[in-house]
Amino acid sequence: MLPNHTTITQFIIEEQRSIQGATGDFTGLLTDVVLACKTISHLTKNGALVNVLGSTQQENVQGETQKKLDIIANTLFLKANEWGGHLAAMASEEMDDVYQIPAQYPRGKYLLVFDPLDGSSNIDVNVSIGTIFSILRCPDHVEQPTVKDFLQPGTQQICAGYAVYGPATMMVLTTGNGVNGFTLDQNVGEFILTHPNIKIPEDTQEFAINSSNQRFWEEPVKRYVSECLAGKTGTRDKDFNMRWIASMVAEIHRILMRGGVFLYPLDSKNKEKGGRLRLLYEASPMSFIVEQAGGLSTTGRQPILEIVPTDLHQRVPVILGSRHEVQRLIDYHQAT
Ligand SMILES: O=P(O)(O)OC[C@H]1O[C@](O)(COP(=O)(O)O)[C@@H](O)[C@@H]1O
Ligand SMILES: [Mg+2]
Ligand SMILES: [Mg+2]
Repeated sequence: MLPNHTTITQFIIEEQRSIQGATGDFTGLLTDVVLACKTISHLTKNGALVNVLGSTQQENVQGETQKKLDIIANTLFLKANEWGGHLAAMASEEMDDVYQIPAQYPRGKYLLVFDPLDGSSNIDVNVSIGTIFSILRCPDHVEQPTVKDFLQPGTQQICAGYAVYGPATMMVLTTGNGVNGFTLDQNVGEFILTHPNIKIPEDTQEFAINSSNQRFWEEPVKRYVSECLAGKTGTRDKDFNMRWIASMVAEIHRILMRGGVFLYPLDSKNKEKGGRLRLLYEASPMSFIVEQAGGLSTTGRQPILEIVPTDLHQRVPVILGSRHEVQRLIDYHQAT
């Protein structure tokens, strides 16, 4: 039985109690992940005062210029999680290859994949950003995990979550048993359960897409958006609202709170790369969360959670959110 003012640690311990044979490893790992997110939250809240804004001269493996906070958040995540003995290895948007646990620390049974700072273009303009993570089990026999050990479909995730650094800092988690949201109490320094059992409304009148890409979209997406724009005067018979924050974490958080559909679809500009967003540390964890909250996720042609990854930094098309709208988009893709 959970207390009234449930902290994230109490919540995780309670979840672990319900798993037979649980050793406490998962609780330990999540506690370290939470600490890393609290530290990143502290830095984002202080911004220029603690000299974390601006860019570096470096590029990541995807050819994107890294912001200072991309690198700082990545290092914080590595340092907070490498020592505890829960992990076999880590992988991140900001590192080309698998990160091995340094030899002085014990090795554990989980793999951690993360996007340390999502929505990087918003760091310097003080708009909501976030961190996304996914926990996988490491195949038993592995001594030094390699890329292929990370190439597991989203259905095999043990846990997925994100922290959103907005007006309040929140953490949203799933372990395959529904979705729960926690708000960081800045005075106490603890995440408190404030949004139990989050459910995404099945219907919505709000969509999110970067419409500057309109001329590159495929027919099904063009059709869907033009019908939304036609609103009451078209076949949908209702008016729609549109949002684009350019932070996936913030968009998905809005959708979890009040419904909506988010699209970063395949288009002629990103086709060669397979899409815009990354499968293992963006699309897959967010799809797990959205589906656990009653929503749907797809590339348009395939459920995102069923994709068997072929690369650590693989990109995929992403459509997710309120069930009925996503189903409509799947139908439009099937019709072409
Ligand atoms: O620049 P665009 O086309 O608006 O793309 C925005 C998308 O890029 C991202 O910022 C990519 O994530 P990173 O900031 O982690 O690279 C998403 O969060 C967001 O949905
Ligand atoms: Mg990202
Ligand atoms: Mg990022």
